[in-house]
Amino acid sequence: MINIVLFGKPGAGKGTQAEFLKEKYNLTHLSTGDIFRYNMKNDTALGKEAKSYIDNGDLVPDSVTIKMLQDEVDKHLDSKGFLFDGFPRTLAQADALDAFLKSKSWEVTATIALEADDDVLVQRILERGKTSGRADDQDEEKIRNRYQEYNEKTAPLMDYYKAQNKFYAVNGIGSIAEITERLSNVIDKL
Ligand SMILES: Nc1ncnc2c1ncn2[C@@H]1O[C@H](COP(=O)(O)OP(=O)(O)O)[C@@H](O)[C@H]1O
Repeated sequence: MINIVLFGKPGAGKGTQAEFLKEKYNLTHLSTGDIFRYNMKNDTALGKEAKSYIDNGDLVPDSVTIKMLQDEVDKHLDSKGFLFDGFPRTLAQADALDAFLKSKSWEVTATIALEADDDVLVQRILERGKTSGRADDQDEEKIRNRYQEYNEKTAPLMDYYKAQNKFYAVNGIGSIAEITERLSNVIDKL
């Protein structure tokens, strides 16, 4: 069982890399952003609850997000391991994840951050917004708000995982294949 947390600012490439890593390492990919978007598209109660936060670039409240993530893990109890993408994003979520995995005798194996400069990332998101149809990708003010949320609430998680000796970082600038290789180099040594 290996459980990897993919970590990085909005636009860092977590989703793109997760697609390759899940195949290579036979992991269950859980993207909280994708799960929220699926629920918004299908107009579920969860989707309705999350929509206003997401469209404004705010984080969805912890209680909602943690419950959703736990339900998704519980749907895949026979998994060989999980690739968490977009979760945890707050200390409360990180604590909840540790406790939840522990209750199953599992743990986070490693957290790997994709690093890139903010200007590169904002440009990537605006490009993505032209085709993704995501409201939160099209408005520079909302994108800036996502970075503020990241800096205030998510960045402290680096110290949280460093204190557990579970934090790794790779350069997120380069070709998709190059970055997959950098991530694989970390995972292969775990
Ligand atoms: N763990 C989380 N906690 C709270 N909100 C979340 C979480 N994951 C995703 N969201 C919501 O979904 C939005 C989109 O997430 P995601 O697709 O991971 O985008 P990105 O990393 O590109 O900003 C976030 O801006 C936030 O509103």
